[in-house]
Amino acid sequence: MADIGLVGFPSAGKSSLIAAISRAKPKIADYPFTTLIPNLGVVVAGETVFTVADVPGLIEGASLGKGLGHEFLRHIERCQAIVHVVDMATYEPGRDPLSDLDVIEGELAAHGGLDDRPRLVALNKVDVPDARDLTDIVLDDVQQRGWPVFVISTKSGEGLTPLIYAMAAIVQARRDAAPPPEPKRIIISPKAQPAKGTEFSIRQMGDGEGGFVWRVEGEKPQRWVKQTDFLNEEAVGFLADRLHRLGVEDELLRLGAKEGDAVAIGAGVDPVVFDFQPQIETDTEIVSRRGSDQRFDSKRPSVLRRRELDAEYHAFKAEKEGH
Ligand SMILES: Nc1nc2c(ncn2[C@@H]2O[C@H](COP(=O)(O)OP(=O)(O)OP(=O)(O)O)[C@@H](O)[C@H]2O)c(=O)[nH]1
Ligand SMILES: [Mg+2]
Repeated sequence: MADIGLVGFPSAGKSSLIAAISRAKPKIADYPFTTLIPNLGVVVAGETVFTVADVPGLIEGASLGKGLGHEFLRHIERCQAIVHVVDMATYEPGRDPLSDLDVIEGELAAHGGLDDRPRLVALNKVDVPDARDLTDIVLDDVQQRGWPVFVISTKSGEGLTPLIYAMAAIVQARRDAAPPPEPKRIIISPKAQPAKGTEFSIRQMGDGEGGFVWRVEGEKPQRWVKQTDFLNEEAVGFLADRLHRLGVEDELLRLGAKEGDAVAIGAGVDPVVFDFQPQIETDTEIVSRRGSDQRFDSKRPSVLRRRELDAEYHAFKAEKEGH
């Protein structure tokens, strides 16, 4: 759903980059939708406002599903452009910036369907002297790949401005070339307009990349989402209650939304995006007392699944890093 997707090995500095360049970093807790995009930052560059998704580190074999590769690569499919974040500071036998790029590109190629996405390369951590030296050595070779290369440090801020303007230029060019596809791509679904008495509308919309998203619009849901501190589980639970009581979940199910579908609440450039996770026993959960809130019950299937995924990712990461 983001305009730009950051890819790179674990610990290359993707999360740091998004934190350094964006002003908003919503993190979405587990209920009733799980996070679609691990981190989504809104970046402002001159007149252009765009979103950058921070996708967890890819590792060799990601296209085969290793280290959750499928899930992450699926996120990248939703982006219009790809930025390689390359770690210039970490020395590991068998790894160097060029082969890191090749491995990631190999995974993107094996996943397929991403060839048309423009690429930028960000050589990161050049505040570290060794990283700077390595950058000097490999810069020419990296440039040979034909993509614009930026030498950056998320720590010192060096090189970030040219990078975000380059991202913005890509996003703007694609927007100009393809004027907002949304109106034409709306799939007419029953009651696209709010019926009398309803306080929101849900439309299934193309995301411009062959996928779709359920877009929830309405004064209340949008206001509630804006008011929610997504780092606070209780606040997210409260939001979930409100959305449920308003009938958002029921309506999504009625329209045919399936578990895992993308749901965006809000309009414009800054919707909050979730994976839809319908709760079969929602009514029981809703009547349970606050404080004994089963949404955070660690035995809930989606919580367990999520923990498994986290554990899997971290295991692969640790293995890769050799500890
Ligand atoms: N010196 C230096 N360290 C950096 C820089 N950018 C990131 N780091 C460090 O590198 C480590 C990994 O950074 P993250 O931003 O978490 O990396 P990531 O790519 O998001 O990692 P995953 O989410 O695991 O894929 C952290 O300890 C950061 O502080 C930089 O520009 N300079
Ligand atoms: Mg990260």
